[in-house]
Amino acid sequence: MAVFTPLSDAQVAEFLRRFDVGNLVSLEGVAGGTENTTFFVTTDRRELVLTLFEQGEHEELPFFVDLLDYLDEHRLPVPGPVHDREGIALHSLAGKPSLLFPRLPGRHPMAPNLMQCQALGDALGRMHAVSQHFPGHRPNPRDLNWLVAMHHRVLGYLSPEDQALMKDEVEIYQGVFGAASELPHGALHGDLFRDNTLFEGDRLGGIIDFYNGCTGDLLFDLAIVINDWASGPEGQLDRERHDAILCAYQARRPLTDDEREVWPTMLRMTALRYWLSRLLVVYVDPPAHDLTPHDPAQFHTILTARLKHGALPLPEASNT
Ligand SMILES: Nc1ncnc2c1ncn2[C@@H]1O[C@H](COP(=O)(O)OP(=O)(O)O)[C@@H](O)[C@H]1O
Ligand SMILES: N[C@@H](CCOP(=O)(O)O)C(=O)O
Repeated sequence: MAVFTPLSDAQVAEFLRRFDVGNLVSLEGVAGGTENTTFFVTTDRRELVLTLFEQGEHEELPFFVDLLDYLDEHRLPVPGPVHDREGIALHSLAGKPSLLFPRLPGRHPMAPNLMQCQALGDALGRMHAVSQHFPGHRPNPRDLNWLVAMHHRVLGYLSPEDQALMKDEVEIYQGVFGAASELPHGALHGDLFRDNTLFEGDRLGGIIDFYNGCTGDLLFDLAIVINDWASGPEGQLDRERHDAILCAYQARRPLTDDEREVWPTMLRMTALRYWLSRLLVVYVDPPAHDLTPHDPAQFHTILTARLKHGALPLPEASNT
């Protein structure tokens, strides 16, 4: 259920003529997406992905193109947008903004092994090492300001205990992160869950779905990754996966003392970020399309596990 805008072979064949990618052989709608319409496109020369943007702020699309171009130029495993013969990447198709990408190899690792965790930590560390110099700017749309503004909208749907939990946590985050942040800053993926990566065996084929991409605290990105990639069924951290990601990451970008100090709070804040965004989807702003929403309880479990057990000790950069 992700082809919100159907396209004919003839429409796509015509569209492809602007690009130096060969002629259309086949077109396949992708069922797995949730926000945009995605097609796998096969030409007589290569495998491509065509994305039509169904929602979001279309004026922000040039930021995503610039970010993907930049990361691609720095040899990160991302799908660099295909530019047409005149150098333009962003087009309109069936009235929707559209981008063409190379199709990256692999599958989403739902139970990642330690080699996969290491590969992801390495790629994220490399990405953050270069993304600190990315010249673009897009404020993090899910940062502390957003949490402060939006958490009131779900309180009425929560038990008294969970209301207190959410309010107390947001207040703590304001104390820790409220002053002008000194943390290392750069471009973030913003939603680097397992299902936004593709692996061929242990090799990272690519990182996709940069549409939460933004600029902000690099640690925010890393905490999202640890919460998704290294949480067990009860929300507790899996030490081996945690250390595999963090050792590989720090071999590329060691964490600063300031980052180490706020790390336990950042893990909790990014857990609450998803608890809240999922609650908003369930109770306040359900999607127009008939999609099963992600379960908010999963991130409630992760948040309470972080509160109960704290964070694991961070590996030292020199251990790598
Ligand atoms: N460049 C790519 N290479 C290979 N597969 C891709 C690529 N881009 C997207 N996909 C596939 O299409 C699916 C949906 O794409 P995604 O950008 O995540 O859409 P949505 O934002 O709607 O969830 C992904 O889960 C992945 O399986
Ligand atoms: N990966 C997220 C969905 C994207 O977050 P959003 O804040 O842009 O809705 C999830 O698993 O909830």
